[in-house]
Formats: sequence, structure tokens, C-alpha cells
Amino acid sequence: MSSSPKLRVGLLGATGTVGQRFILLLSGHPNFEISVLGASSSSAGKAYKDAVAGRWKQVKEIPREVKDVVVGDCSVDRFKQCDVVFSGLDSGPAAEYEHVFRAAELRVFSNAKNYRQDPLCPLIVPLVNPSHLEMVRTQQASLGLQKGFIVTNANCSTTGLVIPLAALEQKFGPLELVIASTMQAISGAGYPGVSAFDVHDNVVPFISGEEEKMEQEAAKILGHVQGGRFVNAGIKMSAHCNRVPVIDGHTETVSVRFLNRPPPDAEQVKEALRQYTTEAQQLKCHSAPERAIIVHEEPDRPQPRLDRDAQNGAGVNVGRIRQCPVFDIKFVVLSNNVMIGAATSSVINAEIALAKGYLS
Ligand SMILES: NC(=O)C1=CN([C@@H]2O[C@H](COP(=O)(O)OP(=O)(O)OC[C@H]3O[C@@H](n4cnc5c(N)ncnc54)[C@H](OP(=O)(O)O)[C@@H]3O)[C@@H](O)[C@H]2O)C=CC1
Ligand SMILES: N[C@@H](CC(=O)OP(=O)(O)O)C(=O)O
Repeated sequence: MSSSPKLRVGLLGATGTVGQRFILLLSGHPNFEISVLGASSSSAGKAYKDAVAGRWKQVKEIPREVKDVVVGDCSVDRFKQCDVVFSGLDSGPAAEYEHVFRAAELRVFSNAKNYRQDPLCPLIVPLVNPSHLEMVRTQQASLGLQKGFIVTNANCSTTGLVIPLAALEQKFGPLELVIASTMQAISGAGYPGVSAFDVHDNVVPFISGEEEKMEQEAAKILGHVQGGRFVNAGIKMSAHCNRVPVIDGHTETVSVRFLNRPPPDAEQVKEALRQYTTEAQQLKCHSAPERAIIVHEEPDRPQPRLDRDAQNGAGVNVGRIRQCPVFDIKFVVLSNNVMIGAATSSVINAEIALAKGYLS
């Protein structure tokens, strides 16, 4: 995938929590090259290093080639020459800009919630449903576009959940019931996010809109495309969402019941999760993890501090796989909310789109 000239990338929301991850993922990327940076009026006009001064929260330094690039506003004219646009915008400005970018024939890979349930927009977790990219052609035909489109990735908690669910469905057939409880990191709320006063020494058992998003997005992602429309999976799901004092990494405890009887046992489930491979890996996408799912045997893993950065946060970690006395199987999944839960998903989606000819 690396012999052609690099595609020019525009980055909306370049200064934010997700934007900073994009900057690191795209630095030295074999297919993409950062070309234009956009953020709010408070960052516009500043060199990137000055725009993020005091709020660059990454262990790695700002890449040399980005430090002095001047951040601008998100007006579409600044991005006209871009081959690909990644959006790390909040939903408010995303509503203002993303459809304008698409109408200007730009290809937008968005992290925002706005278009996830749009009947023309694919909602893609790259380790689950890249085949939904085919809806890009329907979107373009419906809107009279030649090149422009919007592809979204999922809510971060949804992303971590659907990867093991997809692996189970692939091996054992449809899931009937799922109950998931999250312990979500502070970085999920952006920077500065939840105040220290609220989250330190505490658990906040409410994240606005999150439970509904998990339930609805999972159905679309695990569904299929038929005759130019999305058909949701018949899975019945209940989510409980909680904010906990962890910086990065969403942990979820999950119980599942399979439709087919008899259900698999815990050892069969472990094997299925270990063997799960995805199109992103087959296409040798640069940012895809070597293993979509790392299965842990230790009784006290996965843990966010120890496991969130495995494979640069591009896969998920599953552990404590055991029989459930109420449903069939229960387990714990940990995913890096700002990596595979956000920026990494967008980048792999674009890598898959490139490999499949959607960026020509
Ligand atoms: N954090 C996470 O774990 C996940 C986040 N997401 C989604 O990703 C998106 C970004 O989230 P996150 O990075 O956490 O948010 P942040 O608040 O950290 O960053 C928001 C970005 O948007 C820019 N911005 C804000 N207002 C405007 C405006 N009016 N015009 C132009 N740019 C603006 C900010 O620029 P400036 O710095 O100049 O203010 C900043 O670059 C959101 O839609 C979020 O829902 C999805 C999955 C996971
Ligand atoms: N709401 C998530 C992060 C997020 O931004 O989600 P969404 O993109 O669905 O609004 C969290 O707080 O952890």
C-alpha cells in the first residue's frame, strides 16, 4: 500500500483529545500526509505547538513536521485540495462543517455522532464491518456526488463491545441477548473533560446519551447492507454506562446469550476470539493490529493501565471468559477509547477505503 504518492490529509479538530491521536497516527504514515489543520477560532492563526501549549497530553512529543504548521479555521476553502479529511470535531461544529465538506466533494471520516444513524452513512468499526463501505456509492448516487462522502466510526464504548461480539457471531451464529456495563475513562469526555472534583474518589453512573448509543449503534454495525439500505441486527441489548477515574481505556463487563442451542463453552469462546481475523488485517492496513483480540488467561486482566497500549491501542483485550449462570458466557473487554475507540478506527477505515478503491 505504500508505493503511490501520499494522499493529502486535512484534520478537523486537530488540537483536541482525538485530534492529537490523529496527529501521532498520521505522522510517518505510508499513505497519508498531514496537509491542513483546522480547529476553533481560539486556535486559528497559531502554530500547532502554540495552539496545544499546556494541553498536549501525549507521552510522545509533537511530531517535528507538525509543530510549526499554522492551524486555521474549519472553512471548507482551506481544505479543497485534500484527498481525505479526518474529523475530530465535537458534534456541535461537526454539524456545521461535515455536510459542507461532503457537498464540496471531500471525503470525510468522522468521529462525531451526528451521521452514525444516517440511512446513507456507513457506521464502521474497521475490525467488524468494513463491508458497509459499499454504502458510500449509494450515498454518492443519492446526493449527486462524484467523490464526496461521510463515513463515521462508532462511539468508543460501542467499538470495544462489538469487536468480541462480531467474533462470537462469526463462529457461533447470532447473539440473542447482551448486557454490558461500562467503566469509561475520563478522556472519553475530551479535554479537560469531567472535573477532578467530580471524578476523583468516585464513580459517576451516568453519561448522557451513551447507553442509547451503545444499544442502537451495535445493531447497525452488526447488521448488514441489503438493496442499498442498512438492516439492523436482531440483537437485544442493554447497556449501563459509568465514568470512572481512569485516564484512558474503557472497561466493559459483558454477558451474552446465543440464539443457537446448545451454546459454546468458555474454552470454545476463547478459541474463537483468539482466531478472529479481519479484512483490515488481510488487506495489511498499516494501522491494523496484528491481533484483533488479545485473550488474557490471567484472572485479573485486562486492566486499563497495563493493557490499553498493547498494539498501540489498535486491538481489544478480552479476559475473564467464563460460563454465565443467567445467560451463556460472560467476559471483560478493555479497549483504548481514544485509539481503536476513535482516531485509529478512522484511520483504518480510510486505509481500507484506499485499498478498496474508494479514494481514487
Ligand atoms: N474522546 C473519546 O474517547 C472519543 C471521542 N469521540 C468523538 O470525537 C470528537 C472529538 O472528541 P474529543 O477530541 O474528545 O474532543 P475535544 O473537546 O478534546 O476536542 C474538540 C476539537 O474540536 C475543535 N472545536 C471545538 N469547537 C469548534 C468550532 N466551533 N469550530 C471548529 N473547531 C472546533 C477544538 O478546537 P480548539 O482546541 O481550538 O477548541 C478541538 O480541536 C467528538 O465528536 C467526540 O464525540 C468519539 C469516540 C471517542
Ligand atoms: N461519550 C464517550 C465519548 C464520545 O465522545 O462519544 P460519542 O462520540 O459517541 O459522543 C465517553 O464519554 O466516553
